[in-house]
Amino acid sequence: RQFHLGMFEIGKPLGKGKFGRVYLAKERSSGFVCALKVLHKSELQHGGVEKQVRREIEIQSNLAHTNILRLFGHFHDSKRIFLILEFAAKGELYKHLRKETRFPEWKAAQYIAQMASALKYLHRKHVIHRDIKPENILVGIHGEIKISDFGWSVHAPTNRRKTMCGTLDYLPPEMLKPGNSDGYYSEKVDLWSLGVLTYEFLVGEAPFEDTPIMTQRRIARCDMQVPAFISPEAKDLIKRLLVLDPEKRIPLEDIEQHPWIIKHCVKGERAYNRASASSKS
Ligand SMILES: COc1cccc(-c2nc(Nc3cc(C)[nH]n3)cc3ccccc23)c1
Repeated sequence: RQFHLGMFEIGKPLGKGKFGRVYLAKERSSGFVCALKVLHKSELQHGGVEKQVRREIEIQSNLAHTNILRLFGHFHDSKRIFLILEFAAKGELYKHLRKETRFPEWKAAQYIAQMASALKYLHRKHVIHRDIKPENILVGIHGEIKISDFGWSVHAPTNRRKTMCGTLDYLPPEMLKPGNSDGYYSEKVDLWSLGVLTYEFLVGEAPFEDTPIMTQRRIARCDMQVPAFISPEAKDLIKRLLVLDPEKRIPLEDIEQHPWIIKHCVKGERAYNRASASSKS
């Protein structure tokens, strides 16, 4: 389908990302509400990220999963590139996290179950996200989370180096190994980041948070402590994700069956019974 700016009624600016502004928008003919991300070609060239944006468009256009922000289409004019994105009404997850300091275990478990489902879908398509962190997750109208920002995603396997930008907190050890700077790494990198995300949801800060040098050293040694207020089940899942050897990290299939996830993510029968029981009380 061919899109152009005249098709959209531009609403309020939602905010500024690293390389562009995001506006609420409505497609005139259908009334469909979306988010329009405007990127300036000059800024992309200066940032040397045009390739990344092309890859983001290529990858995200072909994804359709409730916990992955949809990219419906794109178009450009002489100066700008426009991405027509799904609108997530409750905004950035990290702002909710900072406001609440940390999430209760039932909420963190539901978010991690949704992340595992989205990552399973991505990995089945041999897409590695490589930049899982709260800043890259949005919240939909029903409180469901949506992975956004596929700027760093690639098709596995990859030996593409990831130039440092932003926080080191989420980098897996295999991406820090000197000998492995151009080395092969795989989907397992997203499992490590999921472990860091689980920890940050529950504790309110990342497990290896320190000065940049110390963070790298602590990641390489998997040197982290899980506070006593974290339940044994949650601690067990974190320990099974934050494993130095990528091959030994708990697979996504086993996350959905993990006791901590089962305990908090009631589905089907038990949810129904609980709902009917509470409606009687
Ligand atoms: C830096 O703060 C930024 C930047 C860009 C967007 C928002 C923002 N976004 C969305 N939803 C979105 C964004 C996209 C690409 N799809 N759905 C909702 C919000 C609600 C309140 C405040 C802010 C919001 C913030």
